[in-house]
Amino acid sequence: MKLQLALDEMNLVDALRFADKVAEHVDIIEVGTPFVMDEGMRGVREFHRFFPDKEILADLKIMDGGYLEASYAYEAGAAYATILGVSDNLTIEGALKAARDYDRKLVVDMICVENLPARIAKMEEIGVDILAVHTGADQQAAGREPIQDLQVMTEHAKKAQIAVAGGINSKTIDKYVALKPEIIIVGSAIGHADDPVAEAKAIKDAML
Ligand SMILES: O=C([C@H](O)CO)[C@H](O)[C@H](O)COP(=O)(O)O
Repeated sequence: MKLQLALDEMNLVDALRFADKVAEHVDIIEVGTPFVMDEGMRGVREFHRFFPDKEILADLKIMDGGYLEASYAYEAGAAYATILGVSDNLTIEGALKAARDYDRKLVVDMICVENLPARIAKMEEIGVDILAVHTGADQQAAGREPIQDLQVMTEHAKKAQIAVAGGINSKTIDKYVALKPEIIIVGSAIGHADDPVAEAKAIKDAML
């Protein structure tokens, strides 16, 4: 089980310094969507350069132009790029072709997918690598968390690896670990912690 640190709200220099502090507890470093919007692929390239031993994820949340946009992430050194599960199947197939051409992985973010079982089946038919259950920041603010969608995901996903994100922290980690996803994604709990190293360690320790 891997811990993915999501870096969403920092500039490049602060994010590199922050990641360096918590890196020993983290397996995948996510260059988050707001970060990518701010810094572009430079953020992905710099993280790949500074952390050659870590896997880098570019959280592009691709919606169109699957092959081209995923290629940007892989060219910059990302091991993973993300695409939205609500995208057209052609877009997902294009991004998956890019993943195969670069020998990298494609993560489908299932945020806002209404019929999760049907979309999981379609994504597995297309052959995507990883399906990510995701309760977004706006949904979290309305009191939602990803545990029920993770239960649906673990019941229906037969081939793809599973990731989960959405406000997970050291107090809630155990119920997510119990469902055995391959990747647990944590952003604000570590990023906003008084002691980020202790929070990252507590989360990683719960996964061991
Ligand atoms: O993907 C994310 C969100 O949409 C902002 O881009 C976050 O990286 C992801 O949800 C993890 O962050 P937390 O929910 O704060 O743990």
